[in-house]
Amino acid sequence: MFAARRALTGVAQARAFSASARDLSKVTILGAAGGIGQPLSLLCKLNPRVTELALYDIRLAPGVAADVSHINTKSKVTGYDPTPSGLAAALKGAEIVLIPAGVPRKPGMTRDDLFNTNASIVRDLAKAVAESAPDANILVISNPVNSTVPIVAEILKAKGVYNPKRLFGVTTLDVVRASRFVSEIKNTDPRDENITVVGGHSGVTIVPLFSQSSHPDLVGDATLLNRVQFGGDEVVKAKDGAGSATLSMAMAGARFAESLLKAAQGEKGVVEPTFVDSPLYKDQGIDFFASKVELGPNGVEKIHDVGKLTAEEQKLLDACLEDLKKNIDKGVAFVASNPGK
Ligand SMILES: NC(=O)C1=CN([C@@H]2O[C@H](COP(=O)(O)OP(=O)(O)OC[C@H]3O[C@@H](n4cnc5c(N)ncnc54)[C@H](O)[C@@H]3O)[C@@H](O)[C@H]2O)C=CC1
Ligand SMILES: O=C([O-])CC(=O)C(=O)O
Repeated sequence: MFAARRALTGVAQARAFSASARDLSKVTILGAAGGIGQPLSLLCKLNPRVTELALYDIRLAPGVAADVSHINTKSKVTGYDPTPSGLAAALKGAEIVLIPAGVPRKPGMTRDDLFNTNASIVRDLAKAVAESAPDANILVISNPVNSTVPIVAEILKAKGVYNPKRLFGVTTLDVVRASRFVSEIKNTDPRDENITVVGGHSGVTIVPLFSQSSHPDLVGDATLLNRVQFGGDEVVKAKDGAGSATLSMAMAGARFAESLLKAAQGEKGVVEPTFVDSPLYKDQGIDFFASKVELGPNGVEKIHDVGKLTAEEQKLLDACLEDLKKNIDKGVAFVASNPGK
């Protein structure tokens, strides 16, 4: 079905999406039994746009699937065995593949400290996606996102199936946090707060642009800036060795998947911040950047630039770009010297 959709064009395509969307959306979660994977599976099961949910992990996916499958919504849930054929079957026909597989941080670690373990996990899963679901939208959650997204891109390129419009690093949690933290300061409803966050997903690469919000006075609030840039650390510390954000991340991942499904089903004006193959800073050798992205039936529809910045925000962006380049280059170099089997 999904392949047939690709053959349609223009208006016909948009109509087909809205008319028949409900019997089309298979969502696959790789790492489904983990701290993020389980609540993410739950939220996807509750989403009526998801008609088939495929759960894969190196442990426990059939158990999680059996549990989630008892929820009385219509979608079919299947848990797959941790074998190459199980992985291939989980992926076949997927419209969206969410990847939260990999290890989380412990106190004292940076996201980059996860690179050695997670780079090869993501590389190998990307190969499976390239082989079994080359047309899927791929949503990378595994850290360090600034490096794992380029890893996936390199693998897809090597397999000849790279579509930059369908690869996304999930940075939604940064925006979710920013809106919540601002609402706490301003005593507002976080749903009404729309804070643009650009750059990447770690430390100083996370750049909130308060000048573009309804609270430009928050530019220069160092405590708030630190909380947005290091919100993940707050959770890592509080969990005290038992991992990092899982529940808020599941919500953020489910929100991003929902936005993609809405856009695929013909809804216009769906905009999410996300880390994508972006033209914005390619002249500086930076191939990926998170900014507001309009989503459509083909994935990325339009990449917004960062807009007008204050001098202070420009400084933050400069620091971001410096780190981001290193993180991206590290991912690309990893695949070049560790292509895997
Ligand atoms: N993008 C973001 O905003 C965020 C990203 N994360 C990242 O998400 C990742 C997962 O975090 P948690 O769910 O808390 O970790 P977790 O350890 O609870 O779960 C990870 C799951 O991945 C599975 N896994 C490991 N290797 C696998 C493979 N080759 N194939 C399939 N599954 C595999 C494990 O069995 C486990 O069930 C971490 O790298 C973490 O840093 C966490 C929070 C926010
Ligand atoms: O901080 C971490 O390691 C997990 C993460 O990416 C986040 O919570 O933003």
